[in-house]
Amino acid sequence: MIAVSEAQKLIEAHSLTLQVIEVNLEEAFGHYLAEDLNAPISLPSFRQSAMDGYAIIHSEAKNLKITGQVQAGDVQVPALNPGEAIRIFTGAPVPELADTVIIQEHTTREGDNLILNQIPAKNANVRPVGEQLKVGDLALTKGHRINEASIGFLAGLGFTSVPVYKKPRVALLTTGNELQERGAPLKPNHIYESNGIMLEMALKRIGISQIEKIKVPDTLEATVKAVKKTLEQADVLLISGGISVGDYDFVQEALRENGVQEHFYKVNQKPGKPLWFGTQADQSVFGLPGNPASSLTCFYVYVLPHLRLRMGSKKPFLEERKAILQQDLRNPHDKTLFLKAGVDQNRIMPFTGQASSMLNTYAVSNALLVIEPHQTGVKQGDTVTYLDLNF
Ligand SMILES: Nc1nc2c(c(=O)[nH]1)N[C@H]1C(S)=C(S)[C@@H](COP(=O)(O)OP(=O)(O)OC[C@H]3O[C@@H](n4cnc5c(N)ncnc54)[C@H](O)[C@@H]3O)O[C@H]1N2
Ligand code: MOO
Repeated sequence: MIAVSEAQKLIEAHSLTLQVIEVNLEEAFGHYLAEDLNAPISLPSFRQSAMDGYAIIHSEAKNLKITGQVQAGDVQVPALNPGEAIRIFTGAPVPELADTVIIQEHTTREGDNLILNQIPAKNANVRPVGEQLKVGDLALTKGHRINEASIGFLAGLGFTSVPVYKKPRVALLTTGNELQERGAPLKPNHIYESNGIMLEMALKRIGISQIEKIKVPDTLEATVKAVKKTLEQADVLLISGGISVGDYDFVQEALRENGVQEHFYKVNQKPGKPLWFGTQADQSVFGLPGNPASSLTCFYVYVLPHLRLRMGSKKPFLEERKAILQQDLRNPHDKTLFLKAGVDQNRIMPFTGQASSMLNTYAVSNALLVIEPHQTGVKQGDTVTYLDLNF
């Protein structure tokens, strides 16, 4: 049995990034950049008016004659001479000699005469070339996760495609004869299968959509076959259940028979002790404990960072934060505890109902309270560490 920190180190050591591909901007969402991107143009690329008003020469800011107008998108820009003003609109190119735009609310127009009721600061409302970014500047760095703001930014720079790391294809195997699909009354002594859809949604939340779901009955033959088949396709295998020591837990043996190399089995934690991790060439396999809360905790603490690393993330682990504990806690068994908890402001309260079979408390948790093995007794009012589940 290894410590949580050792298990996380082993995960990091075996999380090679996937292939680099060039994707259209539309498909880049949720991917991590595989290279630094430099700006191919300046933003803005011409001097731009930030407001609707009049372009003027600041040193000439007195009553002026309006001699023309310029609109956003105009290719021809009227010339401005001393003593003159040009009617201008937001986004329009600022005439060459103009250095300032006075907003129309601060003027009175009488025919072609413009009366300035307030004098703006010099350079007011003129966006200089490269104000946001100059051509050649670093726009986004390798490892950046592309979100809607990044897509908008890159589109504004004229990018049509970007180099990113591939996202993993994941196979999700659920083992267990007791598992029943939803949609029919529960058969005697069966349970509705829930880890499959839960892990599928957790994968989708981090941007992974190529997910193959397979149900595996509790026989060695079926487990060996399912592992073999999914290893032909997937980059990452997640297997739920069947990883413990019971007579019908065949996952370890099936992985061994398929030549998957074990990096660790069993972590000194609760829940999720019987976690298995291994690789075969550049494919990785997690044997997740079947208890639903154990499965999800192992996902957050190990699988999610592994997948993020493979996708090119530089900050793969869930954020660790601090909060003030609202009750006393005991941890007598020298284990790391991950407790389902609610954080409000900087106060954290673990929920009643921590068993690894229970999702009722997980469903309303926004934090995983982390109690280290040496923290045998933690007191109300102590500052504690938690993992932020709002990611
Ligand atoms: N003698 C021992 N028994 C067990 C130990 C141990 O150290 N010695 N460890 C316990 C711990 S801790 C855990 S966690 C579980 C892990 O067991 P498995 O990974 O083999 O999982 P299963 O036995 O298949 O299932 C456990 C539990 O979870 C339910 N389950 C399984 N899959 C699903 C699913 N897809 N959706 C919903 N629920 C699922 C299953 O019905 C069982 O109740 O082992 C302990 N035993
Ligand atoms: O470690 Mo198990 O995951 O506690 O129930």
